[in-house]
Amino acid sequence: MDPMESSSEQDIVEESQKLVDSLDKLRVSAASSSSNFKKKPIIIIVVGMAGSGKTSFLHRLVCHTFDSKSHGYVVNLDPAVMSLPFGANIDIRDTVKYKEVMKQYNLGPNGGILTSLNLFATKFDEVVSVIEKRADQLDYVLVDTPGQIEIFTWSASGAIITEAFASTFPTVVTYVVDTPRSSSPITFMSNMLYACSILYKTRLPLVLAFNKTDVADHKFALEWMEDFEVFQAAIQSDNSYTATLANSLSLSLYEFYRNIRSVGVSAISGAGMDGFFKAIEASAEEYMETYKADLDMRKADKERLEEERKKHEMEKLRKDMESSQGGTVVLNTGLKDRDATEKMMLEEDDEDFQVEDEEDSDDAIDEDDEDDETKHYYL
Ligand SMILES: Nc1nc2c(ncn2[C@@H]2O[C@H](COP(=O)(O)OP(=O)(O)OP(=O)(O)O)[C@@H](O)[C@H]2O)c(=O)[nH]1
Repeated sequence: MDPMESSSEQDIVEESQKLVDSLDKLRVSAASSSSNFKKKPIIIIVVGMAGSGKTSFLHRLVCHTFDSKSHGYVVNLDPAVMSLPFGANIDIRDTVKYKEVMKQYNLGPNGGILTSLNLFATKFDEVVSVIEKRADQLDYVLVDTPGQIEIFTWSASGAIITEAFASTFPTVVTYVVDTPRSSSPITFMSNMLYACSILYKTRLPLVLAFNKTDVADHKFALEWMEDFEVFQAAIQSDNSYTATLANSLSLSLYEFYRNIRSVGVSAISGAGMDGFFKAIEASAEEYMETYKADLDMRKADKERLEEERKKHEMEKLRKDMESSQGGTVVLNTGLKDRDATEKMMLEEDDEDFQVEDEEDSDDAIDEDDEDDETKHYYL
């Protein structure tokens, strides 16, 4: 059954291969779209631990943009969410049926969400072009992500989606923290380490949104971030191994704390929204000054490496041709049916010049139902 259409049965291996190919293609198109870069809208990707209040927070952002007469666009990337308190302009659930994916691929809930996101990522260039068409009328694009944070932050599709956004618009990641639950220094440290890893993985500006401030003030967190001695004093009474580790990490994270923006918000009461949008605007400016330049540099590096690789391959091919002195070179890697290969070479002898690369060669062999891997260079 095609999970994108929920129709007839198909081969799972074939589907997976197609998926990998599409992801590769998308990676290339994301990398090459820098020429279309737009300064507006700002993409706000909302991530956070399960239950931290991402969806409620996004709902609050939608209400705030509406009230302040700015134009928002909402993208939902959580295929497993039952109902959303806001209307999403683009919803993964309209394209991928999460339960069908679970059934077809015989997966559990997390595998189902991950595969749904992978399938959706293969179409993400279309999502970006829809937003590009409306770019002039939009101020913000608000992106909700799956409840299980790692499904988005540590998956290939999450990286592809983030990269596709970041190469076309200024993009800011918002990490939602459950403030009441982070009042324990060890939980706080786990959250900060996660936020830090997201910052280094995405290489995008990050805003820490301490949510649920209607229940617990986030002042303690700001104090811990500003002065590691206050944090160490809070953890002093705990002699466990985790506490000692958190203690030493507080020093290491000092640089991270200095470079990110933190705001206290409440998705329920709406407190802190102005401060949050100020942090987003400042981060978007920072994106243009620092992150965009870095992104362009990384892209140029990637292109240079690809160019070098091509040159190296051509040089290798030229040397092979020279050493064969006009004859036929057969690169044999585990040949089983020698006669069949010789026959194949003779049949194709008419060609003036023909080079089969490794991929083509593999295809041909697959088609003929042979498992030999043979490369021929005809001169
Ligand atoms: N008091 C209070 N509760 C909140 C706030 N934000 C969210 N909640 C509650 O926290 C719970 C989880 O909120 P969600 O918005 O579903 O959190 P989520 O991160 O989207 O959850 P998953 O996507 O399922 O992981 C709900 O019961 C919300 O009502 C807040 O600012 N204050």
